[in-house]
Amino acid sequence: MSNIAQVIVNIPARSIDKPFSYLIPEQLPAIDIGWRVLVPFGSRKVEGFVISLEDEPTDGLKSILAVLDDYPWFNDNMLKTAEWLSRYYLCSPAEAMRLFVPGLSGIKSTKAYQAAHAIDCEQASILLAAKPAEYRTVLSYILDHGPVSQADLAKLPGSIETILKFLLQHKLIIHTDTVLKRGKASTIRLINLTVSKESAAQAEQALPPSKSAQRRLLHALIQTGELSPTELRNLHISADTVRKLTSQGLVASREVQIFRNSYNTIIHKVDEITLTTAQQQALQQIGPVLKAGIHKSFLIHGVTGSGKTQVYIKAVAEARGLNRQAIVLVPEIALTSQIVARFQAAFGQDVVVMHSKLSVGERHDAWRRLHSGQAGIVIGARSALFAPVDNLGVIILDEEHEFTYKQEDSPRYHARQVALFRARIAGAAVILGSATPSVETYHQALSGEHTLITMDKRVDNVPLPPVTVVDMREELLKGRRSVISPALTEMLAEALFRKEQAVILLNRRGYSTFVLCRECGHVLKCRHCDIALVYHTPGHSLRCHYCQERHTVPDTCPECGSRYIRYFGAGTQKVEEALNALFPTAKIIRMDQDTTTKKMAHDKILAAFAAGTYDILLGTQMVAKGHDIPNVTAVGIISADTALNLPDFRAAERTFALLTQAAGRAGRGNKAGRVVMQTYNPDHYAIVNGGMHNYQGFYENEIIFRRQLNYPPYSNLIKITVQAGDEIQVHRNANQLAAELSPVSANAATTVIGPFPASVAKVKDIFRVNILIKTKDMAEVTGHLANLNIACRKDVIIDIDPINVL
Ligand SMILES: Nc1ncnc2c1ncn2[C@@H]1O[C@H](COP(=O)(O)OP(=O)(O)OP(=O)(O)O)[C@@H](O)[C@H]1O
Ligand SMILES: [Zn+2]
Repeated sequence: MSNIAQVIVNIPARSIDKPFSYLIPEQLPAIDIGWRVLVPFGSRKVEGFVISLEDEPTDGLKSILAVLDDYPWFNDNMLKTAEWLSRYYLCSPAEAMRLFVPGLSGIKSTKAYQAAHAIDCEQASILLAAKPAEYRTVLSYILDHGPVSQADLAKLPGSIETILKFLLQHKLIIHTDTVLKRGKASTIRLINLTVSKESAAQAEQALPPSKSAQRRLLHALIQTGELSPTELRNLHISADTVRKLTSQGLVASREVQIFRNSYNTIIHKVDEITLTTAQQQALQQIGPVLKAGIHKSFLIHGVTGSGKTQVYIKAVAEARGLNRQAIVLVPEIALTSQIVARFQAAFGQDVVVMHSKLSVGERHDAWRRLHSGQAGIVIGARSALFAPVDNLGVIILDEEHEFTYKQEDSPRYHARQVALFRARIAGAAVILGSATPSVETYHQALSGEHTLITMDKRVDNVPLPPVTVVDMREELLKGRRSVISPALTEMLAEALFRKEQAVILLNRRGYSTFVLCRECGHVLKCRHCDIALVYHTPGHSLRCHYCQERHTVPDTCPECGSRYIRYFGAGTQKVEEALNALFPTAKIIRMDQDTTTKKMAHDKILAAFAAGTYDILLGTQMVAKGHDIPNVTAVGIISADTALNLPDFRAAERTFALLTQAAGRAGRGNKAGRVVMQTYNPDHYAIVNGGMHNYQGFYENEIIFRRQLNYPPYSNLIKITVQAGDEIQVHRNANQLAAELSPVSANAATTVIGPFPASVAKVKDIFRVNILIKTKDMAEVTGHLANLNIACRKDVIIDIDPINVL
């Protein structure tokens, strides 16, 4: 019998990357690999994950204190995925494993104080005699109340910090941890009969009329079989009545778990729809793979409105029919309630929705429903990937090109990569879907890594909307300075006249995107960040979009004192103003980060717009995501170029995807759609092909550029960011690190670029310098990086396969 457990302690410190050995106490025999336990760690009690068992001499080892669940939290698939994650993304094992725990930690521990075990009261009173009375008050409070938190003690008079320090120093009190398990299952007691209905009826008859409550309870139980606490309350039956009948052996209770169900959307039943030929063909390829239970990945490249969601639903139904579970990932749950609603309509209670607004308790309940097999489908943003499913059949990534699939904190994983790994070891299928697949994924599909499924027509052969490209340089030559061109105005006027709806995209929030002194050219920048301030109309203020600090608008230029301060670059607020001026009777709603800070704000705006409460939906990229609103016939893109000129190798890809997705919102129902796209770069291939919904055309241009410059998919990237509060120091550290990387660049398959300042060189007073590694030999490079121990450094960020290289 093994008596030692190797435990990963759930502390996100990157320097702790090894398991610790703990003794398994005799009274906890069930502990095995995958269990969550409570262990002592230093002076604290922390959550730990058992990763292996051993037999070893037990001298001096501390014991596991408790188990946190009554089953192993991690199955083999979850353990292997965590291990791979930590290796591939160079994060600590704890950082990888805690992704699988709702809220990242299964316990909540607070510091507390309690009386020392061997406190000598006489000696204490001598010690405290010379001290103010508050000292004695605090000590007796602790003596009376047992472990108390500092927050509790703060209510007492006196300078509590000083008093506690004194009491600790003289060993009158000690520190402890009080540990609470998070997300405890909620249970209720149901009351039922222990005898047959006939005997219960006889007993009811035999009771004297004075015992009316007991008679009522028996009567109700004969009729319904079982009563919940709420029903008992409604019948005015007290606990005492229940106890009396229990003692007579007539009724008993049982405890059942209840699940907090927080995604209380109304479930609409859908009519069975006939699949289109393209949908059928897609499923003919996916079905056999699910049946065979083998791992295979698919890329569904389907134009906007081709009916990809229906393919996902049928594939999930197929997996469920085989009793296997499904994980469905969407880029942002707040923006995708339509797809959630479609899944709920199709599968009802079998669906668990992971919403970022769920409490930790609700997340635990969701996890338990999946673990216990009460639900078989989880739908959510990237964190749903870590659901405890035992019998994985399929993972779906809708809009697989979206950058929100990449986590931007450690561990900086990409959901697509993790999904492919998890599915491979589970023998499950992966379905990636998009109208604008990422260049990497499409390249992989062409080279046979994923089976490519093309759906090149909209449902019912509805045509894709024609796009009019407006050259804003010509507009300027004609003396037109408005943010809204005549072509766009005309399209909007027509749509409004026909009582149809319009979507307007401008991917910049605020009113003016920068403020400049006409006299000396000085651009107003944030004090803490190396970035231009954005002018916002509410409150007439300048805001930093990086640190959120607000500044008042100066009357004169801080550099030269001139009064010629002018505003440039239009944001959504300015466009809203222009639209209001053009169409005073139209009802316009703006959706951007500034209007969606409240809970469910996205949902509310989209639902109101879909219901026809508004005529025009205006906003940032949020308005371009998978919405399917049949009455939207006009889409206007104010500036197609916002992302195009960024010095990022994905600028064209970002631009093309955003334009195509936005254009794809128009004309999805039985009314024809139209799109107007305003640009200063009408000849750029991202814009030309975006205007024709032509993914292949875009891809063929883009892939040449990627090959020439050896960017992904022809290489892998690793971005290393060095940070420091001091500008000279940060460069010194970065140069030193670059020197340490010399063994990495020795390989001909690898190039090290930099160090160079990040494009926003300072954020919140921290300077950032990047080193970029391009390699065809990822394993070798990450091996070196692991040896150099860079991942442990607090001032260094390693980003494997970065989405943002700036
Ligand atoms: N077989 C079908 N018969 C009739 N209508 C269908 C069928 N399949 C899908 N639809 C409808 O077609 C519309 C478009 O489908 P869906 O939203 O799945 O497209 P999509 O491919 O996900 O598009 P996008 O990439 O733009 O999000 C929806 O309103 C959907 O209800
Ligand atoms: Zn700032």
